[in-house]
Amino acid sequence: MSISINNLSKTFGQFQALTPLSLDIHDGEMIGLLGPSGSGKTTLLRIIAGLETANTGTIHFGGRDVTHLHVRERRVGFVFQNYALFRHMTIEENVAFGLRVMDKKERPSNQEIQKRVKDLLDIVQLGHLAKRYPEQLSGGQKQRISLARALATKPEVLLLDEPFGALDSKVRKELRRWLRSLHDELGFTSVFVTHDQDEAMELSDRVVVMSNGCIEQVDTPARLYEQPNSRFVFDFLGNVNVFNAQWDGAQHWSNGQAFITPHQESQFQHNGLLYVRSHEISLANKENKQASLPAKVMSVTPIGAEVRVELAPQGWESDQYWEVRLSHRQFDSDKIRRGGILYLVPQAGYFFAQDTHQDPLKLAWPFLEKDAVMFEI
Ligand SMILES: Nc1ncnc2c1ncn2[C@@H]1O[C@H](COP(=O)(O)OP(=O)(O)OP(=O)(O)O)[C@@H](O)[C@H]1O
Repeated sequence: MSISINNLSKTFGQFQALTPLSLDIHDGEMIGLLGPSGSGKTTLLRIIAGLETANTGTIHFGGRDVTHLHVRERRVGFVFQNYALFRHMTIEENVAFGLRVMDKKERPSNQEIQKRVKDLLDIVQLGHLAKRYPEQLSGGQKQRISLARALATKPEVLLLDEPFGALDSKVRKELRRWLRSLHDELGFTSVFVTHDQDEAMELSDRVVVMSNGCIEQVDTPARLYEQPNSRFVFDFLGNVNVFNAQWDGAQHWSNGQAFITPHQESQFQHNGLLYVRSHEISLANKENKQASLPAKVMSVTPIGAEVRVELAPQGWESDQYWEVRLSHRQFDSDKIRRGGILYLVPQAGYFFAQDTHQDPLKLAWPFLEKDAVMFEI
C-alpha cells in the first residue's frame, strides 16, 4: 500500500511540531524516520496512524483519502517500544485480540482465528510459547509477539515507534534482521521511527532525516552517505572532522599554521568548511603538498575491526579533536603512539562554501591512493 502525504503540518498550542511537509512512500517500501529527539518523528507517525490529527494537509493510502478516517478504519498495525501486551491473556490470546474485537461482519470464524494465530506464532518462531503469559517472556520475545499481534489483522501498513529501543544491542540486531526478512516475505509497507542511525541505515529502503519538524533529506542509505545535502545530515550520520577553511587567494585553504590544497577549480576557492570523515584521512609523519595539519595523538583505541585515533590540532583551530579510523592493517603502533606529533592528510571531503545554500561539493585528492599510509623514515 503506498502512502502519500501532502502539506502536512501540526502545532501543539503555539509550538510548530511539523512544518508543512510532503512525502511519498511506495508500496512495499520500508521507510525509517530518523532524527534527533523532538524533531517530530513520532508526531508524523501518529498522524499517519490516525492517533493524532494534523492541522493542514492530506494523507492517502493507495488511492484512498484517509485524512479524516478514524484509526480503526485506517487498518494499520502498530508496534511501540514497550507496547504492553495484555498481562492477563496468554500469548495466543494476545495475538488473537485484534481479530476477536473485529465487527461481527468481518470477524473470521473461531477456527480461522486459531489457524491464523498459529501461523503467526510460527512466523515469529514462538509457537512453543503460545500458552505462556507475557511476564514469562524475555523482552525480545515480547516484541516479537507485539509484532505478531500487529500483523494478525493483515494490515497493509505497519507502523513501528522505536520498536527495539529497550532491548540490548545483540537482540536488537537479531530482531532488525528478522523484521526486514518478515517485511520482504509478507510485502507490507513499513514506517518506523528511530534515532539510531545504524538501525535506520540497515533496515530502510529509504531514510527520512528530520530536524525541527522539517524533512531535511529523503534518500537511500547509500545516497545519504554519498550525497548528504546539508551540514545537519552530515553531522547526524556519523562522526566528521571539520576544517574551518580560509582561502588564501593563491593555492591553499589555511587555518593558523595549517593548510590544505584543494583542486584548481574556482568553485573551491572560497572560505568555508571542509568536512572530512574519520576513515577518509591518512596519517603521515611529514607534511606534504596536499596538506599540513599537524596534530598530537591523544588516544588510540581499538574498536572491533578498526583502531580509533584521536588527535589534537597543533597551531590551528578546531572545535574538537580530530578522529581518524584505521584498519588494523593500516595501524602501526610503533608510528602512532600517544603524545606523538603526526600530520593529518585528508583523502576526500565535502566543502560547504560560505554564504551559499548549495549542496556541498565533494572532492577527492586523485594523486593519492586511497588508504595509503604515508610514513617516511
Ligand atoms: N501532545 C503534545 N503536546 C505538546 N507538545 C507535544 C506533544 N507531542 C509532542 N510534542 C512536542 O512536539 C515535538 C516533536 O515531538 P515528537 O515526539 O514527534 O519528537 P520525536 O522526534 O519523536 O522525538 P523522540 O525521539 O524524543 O521521541 C517535541 O518538541 C514535543 O515536545
